[in-house]
This record gives sequence, C-alpha cells and structure tokens, in this order.
Amino acid sequence: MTLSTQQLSRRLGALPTPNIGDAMERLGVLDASIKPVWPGARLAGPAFTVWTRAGDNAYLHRALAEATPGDVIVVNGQGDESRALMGDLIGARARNAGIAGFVIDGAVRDAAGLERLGMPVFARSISPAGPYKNGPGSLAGPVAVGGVAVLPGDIMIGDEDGTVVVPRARAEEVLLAAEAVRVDEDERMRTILAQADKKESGVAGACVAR
Ligand SMILES: O=C([O-])CC(=O)C(=O)O
Ligand SMILES: [Mg+2]
Repeated sequence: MTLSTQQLSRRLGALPTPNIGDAMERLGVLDASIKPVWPGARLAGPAFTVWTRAGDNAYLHRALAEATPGDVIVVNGQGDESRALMGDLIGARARNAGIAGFVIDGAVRDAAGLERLGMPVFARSISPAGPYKNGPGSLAGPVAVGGVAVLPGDIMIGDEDGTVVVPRARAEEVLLAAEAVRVDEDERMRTILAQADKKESGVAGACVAR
C-alpha cells in the first residue's frame, strides 16, 4: 500500500493524538506547553518549516508565499514568548493560501480572530506584543519545535491534547499502528462501560429484591 501525503494526513488527522504518540513508542510528541490557541482547533498536514530569530516574523511572511495548500506552517521561534509571531491578519492570508494551520514554538496573538477564521494555531503562548520584521531566518530546513525535530514534509497532527509529529518516512507504518491502537482502545472502552452497566443493573436488581 502506498498512500499519498494527503491520504496519510486525512487518516492520521482522524485519530486522537495520544493514539498516534503511543504508536511511535510514545515519542514524537511536542512539549505540552504548545497548545491550541482556541478550543476545538485541530490540524493535520505536511510541515512547511520556518526557522526565525526570536520575536521576528519576516520569514513567516515569506513562508506564506512558498507553502503549498494543505501544508502546516511549523515555526522554530526559539521558544520565545515575548512577541507574537502571527495573528489574524497572517491567519487570514494563510486561509486564502489554503494553509492547514500553524505550529509555533513561540507566541501568537489575536486568538479570537483566529478562532473566527477557523484557522488552527498551536503555540507556546499568547501575547499582544507585536513582532519585529527584519529577519534573519530560513525556510524548508530541519527545525526543532517543542523539543522534537521536524523535517519538511513530516506530518503534523494537532488536537485538544497537543501536537505530534509523524516522520514522513514512517508515516504509513505509524498510521496503521495508530489505527490498531484506536480499535483496541475502542474495544477496551466498550468492555469497561459494559462492566459498569452490569454493575448498575446488579444494584438496581438488589434494590428491587429488597
Ligand atoms: O502584526 C503581525 O505581524 C502579527 C499579527 O498581529 C497579525 O498577523 O495579525
Ligand atoms: Mg494582528
């Protein structure tokens, strides 16, 4: 079976991130401080990588011009929380370009505007402080984000629990393993809930007998 990046992103994006992390020996999970900036944000897609000087978003603007529809823009912002690297204006331009979302090791702003746009953004923090726009930075190389190495094209998945990175070279194997984790957990949950139901009806039965 050889799945396209789009198929892999769609199927991985349908799985909870904990199941994907478990399928990678619990590795590949970004630092827990990198969280969705609005509730319900979810993303899945190949990484378009950006490395920028702390607090400077010149290279995010360049990334918008070069990324492909469906890409997730992944930014090593040095973990700096003092200046927002993007907000709803960049978010709106990204939506026009078909970008699937952002994962940022740094801060962002305009959280309410990003939610209105439906643009999924995962970041270390939210700050009203604006960015500098001078560079330097670089595009489309390996980056470190939330303590995990990301190569261009690796598949990013984000949901309410956080963000995981699936190396592109292992994506199909990880997808199948993660789908198996999901099936197994669904089965275990059914068993656990059925035990609770049995116990409840036992209690009800005891009450009736008394
Ligand atoms: O001013 C900036 O570059 C970041 C920002 O708030 C936006 O994109 O709306
Ligand atoms: Mg703004």
